[in-house]
Amino acid sequence: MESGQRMYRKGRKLGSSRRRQMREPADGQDAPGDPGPESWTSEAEAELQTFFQNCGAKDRGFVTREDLAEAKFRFLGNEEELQMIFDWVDSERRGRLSLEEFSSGLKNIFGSSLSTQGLRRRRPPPSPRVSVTASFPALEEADSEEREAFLALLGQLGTGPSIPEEKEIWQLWGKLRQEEPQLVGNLEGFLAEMSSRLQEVRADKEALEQTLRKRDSDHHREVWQLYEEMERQIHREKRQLQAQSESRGQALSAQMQEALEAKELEVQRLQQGQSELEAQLHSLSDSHREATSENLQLREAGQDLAGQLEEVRGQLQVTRGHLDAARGRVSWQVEEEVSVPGASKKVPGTQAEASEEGPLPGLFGDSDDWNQLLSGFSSPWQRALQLSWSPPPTPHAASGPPTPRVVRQISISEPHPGPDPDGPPRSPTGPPPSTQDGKGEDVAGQAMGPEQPVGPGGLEPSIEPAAGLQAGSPWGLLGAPAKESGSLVAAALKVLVPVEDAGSRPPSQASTGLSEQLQASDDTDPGPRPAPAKQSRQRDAPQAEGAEPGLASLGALVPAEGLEPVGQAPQEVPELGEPRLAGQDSHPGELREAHGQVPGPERMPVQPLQSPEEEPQAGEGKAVGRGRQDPSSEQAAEATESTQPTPLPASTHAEPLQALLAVAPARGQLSPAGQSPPTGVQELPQTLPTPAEPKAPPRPQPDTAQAERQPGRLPPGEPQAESWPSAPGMSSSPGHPAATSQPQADLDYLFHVIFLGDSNVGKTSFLHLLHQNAFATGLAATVGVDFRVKTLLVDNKCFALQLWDTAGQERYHSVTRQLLRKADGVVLMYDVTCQESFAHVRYWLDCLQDAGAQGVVLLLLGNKMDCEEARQVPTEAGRQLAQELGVSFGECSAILGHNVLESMVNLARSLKVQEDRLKDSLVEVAPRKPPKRAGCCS
Ligand SMILES: Nc1nc2c(ncn2[C@@H]2O[C@H](COP(=O)(O)OP(=O)(O)OP(=O)(O)O)[C@@H](O)[C@H]2O)c(=O)[nH]1
Ligand SMILES: [Mg+2]
Repeated sequence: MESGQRMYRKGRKLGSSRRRQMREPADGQDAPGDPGPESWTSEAEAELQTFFQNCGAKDRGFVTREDLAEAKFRFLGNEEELQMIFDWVDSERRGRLSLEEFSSGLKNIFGSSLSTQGLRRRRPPPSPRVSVTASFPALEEADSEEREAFLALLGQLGTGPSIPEEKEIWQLWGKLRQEEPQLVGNLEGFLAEMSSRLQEVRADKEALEQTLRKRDSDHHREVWQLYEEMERQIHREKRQLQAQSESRGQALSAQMQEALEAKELEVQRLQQGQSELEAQLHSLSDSHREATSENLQLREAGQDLAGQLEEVRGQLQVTRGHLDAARGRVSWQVEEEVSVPGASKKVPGTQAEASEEGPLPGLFGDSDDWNQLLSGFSSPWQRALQLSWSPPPTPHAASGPPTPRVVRQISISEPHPGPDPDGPPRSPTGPPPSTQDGKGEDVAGQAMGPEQPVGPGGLEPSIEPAAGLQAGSPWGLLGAPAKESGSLVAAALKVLVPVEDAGSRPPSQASTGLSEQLQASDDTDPGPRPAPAKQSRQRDAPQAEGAEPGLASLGALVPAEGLEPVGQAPQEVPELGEPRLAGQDSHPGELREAHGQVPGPERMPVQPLQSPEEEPQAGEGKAVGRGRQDPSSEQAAEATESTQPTPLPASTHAEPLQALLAVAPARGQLSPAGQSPPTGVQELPQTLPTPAEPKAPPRPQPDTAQAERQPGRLPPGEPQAESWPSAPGMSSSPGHPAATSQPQADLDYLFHVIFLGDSNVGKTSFLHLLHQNAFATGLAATVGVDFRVKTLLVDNKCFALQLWDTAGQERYHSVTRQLLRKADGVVLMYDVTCQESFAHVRYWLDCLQDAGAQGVVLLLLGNKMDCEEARQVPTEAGRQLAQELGVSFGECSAILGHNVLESMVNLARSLKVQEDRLKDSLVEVAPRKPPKRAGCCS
């Protein structure tokens, strides 16, 4: 449509220009005549239509530039002119023109030769402006007529009096008038058209500007309205938000205020609580200070008491020495004399009463009241000591408590002077034959009645020296004299037991088995109990019982205390001594008699003692029965205690060795089978003799020594040896066992062996393997102290080794130190994989020396020799240290069992050698004693 308008405008221009040409007279020679519209004739129109038809433009509706090649118009000179017209009409360079556009263009230009000529001439414009300017005068210089005509033209155009292009238009107009006047009309038309167009454009522009201004104002107004609206909305929202914030802030402030008030209240409460706590703290601190001061006072009082105790001990020792010197006999003998007769007087069949009666006071007579002296002992432990103290006073008495050895020695010495060679002094029916008439022999007869047969007079002299030795080395730390303990002591103790038993038990009872005796004692003598056992127990009982809880709870302390009592109870020791006597080659017959007279060890109702063969042997059998009964009852009690969880309950009674030995059986293998022993007895372990065992048939003696010692006492077939490899010098075969887990009725020796060494060196493992024949895994560190009894048959001698397992941890060293003075032998164990444990061996030796241990058989034992790869202590280093210390040495492995039993066998031999040495020294010194005792008693 726009193209249509354009064509319309072009046509109108050409028309106007043509009209102007027609109005203006053609001037010059170039004028083609009359190129007016009349020149466009019907012929030209027909040619044009033909051209459209021929070129196909009529069908297409437009004419292309290529179609011009076929055009042949008579009113046009050639094709070039036609193309010029085409290009002129096709101002937009589309390359095609509609039929109307092309027709109007031709009509405007006529298509005449003039027109084409004019176009042709105009086409190559040779710098028209210059030429025009040069040839055509300026508007001011022009002819007034021409100027007016030109101004009139401009006036027609409506451009105003002056326009910027006025001079150019003037030049163009003038030149065109000169050169192609026929085109002046076109120029005028063109100019008019352009002017009108400009006017239209201006009008449009103005309209547009107005529209724009209006729209801009409208837009501005709308924007302003929007802005105002948004401002209002923002203000509203702002006010809302402020209101919300204010409300929220008020709520928060209220909450904070409440919380603050609550906190303040809580703070006030806390302050009150703090003030109360401070008050309590002050009161507690005051009470603590008071308690501290009281503790200090108590500690000082305790120290004072300890000092008093030491003084009392010293006084006791002195008193004993005086007594010994004055009476020439051992205090315990006197004690026996006093107690046994008393018991026989009251209840002939009950030993308990006899033992309860007046032992100690009678011992010291009017001048020395032992109880009074001992009254200073405040602690149960001390009481236990006091009660258990029975060894004879010696001038050299050391501060340490009496040892079983001493008692044994004494007992041995007494029986000899005793007037009853047959050993019936403790006739079961009544009070012991010996009386308190003052005769040493009588006293000895009562107390040591059984011993008389053992060593009819011959041993007596040797006993006194033993007393002296005892004083010199109270407990196992004996020097040369003290070391007499061992078997001799055992024999003496054995004798002692029967004395008490015989005095309180009728012969008929003696013939009964141990279990029967136990029953009888339970039935007939529910209260009294066996004399020996009771005697010792009754003495200890009140105090020991008092001490029992504490001791039970502190198992660690038990051993130390337990050891002390051991020496007190001669009845228990006799058991051990009995076999010893039986085994002595020098007094075989006496030994047998002694066995017969002496009831079995009280604490260890050894089988042999109750064997049927023993009973009929003599009236001693009664005493034996007594002795067994007593021990059995004691065992029963102790075994009952042993049923308690802790392994040391029995020892916790502060009972001496007898208690410990009674406990040991509880951990052993033997248990009373059949019969109806007390429940505690039934639970007794198998390792130690039980009431049932005495009834067992005599065991085949493994060798001659055994036969001489205990003919027929060993139950046949009873396994005596463990499944250990035989050690040199001992046999492990069933018939000749070196180590036996079965109770040995005929114990030749009893030794205390203490295992020392750092923690973790394997002491407990060693002992566990020794007893259980199996390595124990997962053992906990030993707490306090533990002990086991191991019986060994070595070189035809029966050894009872009371093995004390101490705790290596430092916190228990004080407990361990208490044991050391009681040691017959010490095993210093170190770990070959731990240099430190080896270095600490000297520390343990110092402990031994500090404890006053002397004459102790030492064995340096390096454990864990199976760990060669981790070894830190060479074997040679251990050997050199042993040589330097003058002790035995060995290495072992508790895991493999290497040198476990062997080392114990060797230790037993060493202990025996030491014991024999002491015995020999005793025998030499003994003869000097009888006169003293005789004088004292008489
Ligand atoms: N390789 C090896 N290890 C052993 C041996 N004997 C003991 N042990 C181990 O050493 C560790 C300590 O053993 P214990 O018997 O408890 O040591 P202890 O000396 O009794 O220690 P305390 O009771 O604290 O004094 C345990 O783990 C045992 O398994 C041995 O011969 N060889
Ligand atoms: Mg241990």
